[in-house]
Amino acid sequence: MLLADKTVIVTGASRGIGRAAARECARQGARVVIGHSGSSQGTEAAYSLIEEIKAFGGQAIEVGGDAADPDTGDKLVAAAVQAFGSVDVFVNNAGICPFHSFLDMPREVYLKTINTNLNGAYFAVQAAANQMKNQGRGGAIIAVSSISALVGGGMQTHYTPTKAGLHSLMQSCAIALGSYGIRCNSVLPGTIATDINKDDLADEEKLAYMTSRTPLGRLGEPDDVAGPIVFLASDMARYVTGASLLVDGGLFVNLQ
Ligand SMILES: NC(=O)C1=CN([C@@H]2O[C@H](COP(=O)(O)OP(=O)(O)OC[C@H]3O[C@@H](n4cnc5c(N)ncnc54)[C@H](OP(=O)(O)O)[C@@H]3O)[C@@H](O)[C@H]2O)C=CC1
Ligand SMILES: C[C@H](O)[C@@H]1OC(=O)[C@H](O)[C@@H]1O
Repeated sequence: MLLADKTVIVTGASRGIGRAAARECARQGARVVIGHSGSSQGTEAAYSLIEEIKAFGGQAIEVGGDAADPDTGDKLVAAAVQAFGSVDVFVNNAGICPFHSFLDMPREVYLKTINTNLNGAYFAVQAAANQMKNQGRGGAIIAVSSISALVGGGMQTHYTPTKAGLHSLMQSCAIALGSYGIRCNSVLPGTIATDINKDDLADEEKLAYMTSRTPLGRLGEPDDVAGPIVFLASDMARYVTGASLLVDGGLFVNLQ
């Protein structure tokens, strides 16, 4: 098992990519902290994941808290230490993408997106890194960034900067934290079918277009991203830091 004896925190783990990542981490032997928004739906989904994990003999707890709140990272770390005694891996995954045009972008939509996806993440990564530093045995931090860190989206002008920001944060943190043995990397998913893009991809033309642009011939599934996250979290990636891994079925390189 790739993550035996490690404690892994995954934010936004009640659904989608985070849920698949948390489940796979548990399958690989990790004790898992399932972060979610704290809404009743999020809480219910988190408890159902705990049951799934327990069913195969794994261990997990859930912690609700708004990813936009700078204190949520401290809360996740404190819960991990209380329940499991350590934090070895932190996966910053929680995020939102309310599609909206640029010229009439409401300030509250812009600010909520930046605060949820990037500002809260900064302090959560800081909280996890301080815990890892105090433990004195290194660790791994993984940001779920996006292909959108590298390319734009006309309805995502508030979102793509957050993904570029996370990508850049991991590069800088790799330098800031390398001397503590803390590795920092990002995964860059392409289009993965989850709740975040359910409405956007309900448009059959858009769905067909995104699928046709993907050399592997299909959209991604949350489980497609879980493996690369586990790899970066594990000691198999012990000399990998400051890296970013596209997980996009070839979408990014498909010019013609
Ligand atoms: N799907 C895709 O195509 C791609 C997604 N990504 C990124 O992957 C990450 C996960 O997205 P995905 O799985 O698709 O999305 P989902 O909508 O399926 O899941 C989002 C998760 O984030 C949590 N979340 C949302 N808002 C908050 C908040 N304010 N505070 C705490 N938790 C919150 C949700 O918790 P709750 O259940 O409590 O609401 C849920 O667990 C995002 O960062 C996204 O940008 C990157 C590239 C492509
Ligand atoms: C939500 C979008 O479908 C998704 O988010 C990303 O980061 C990808 O680039 C897709 O656009």
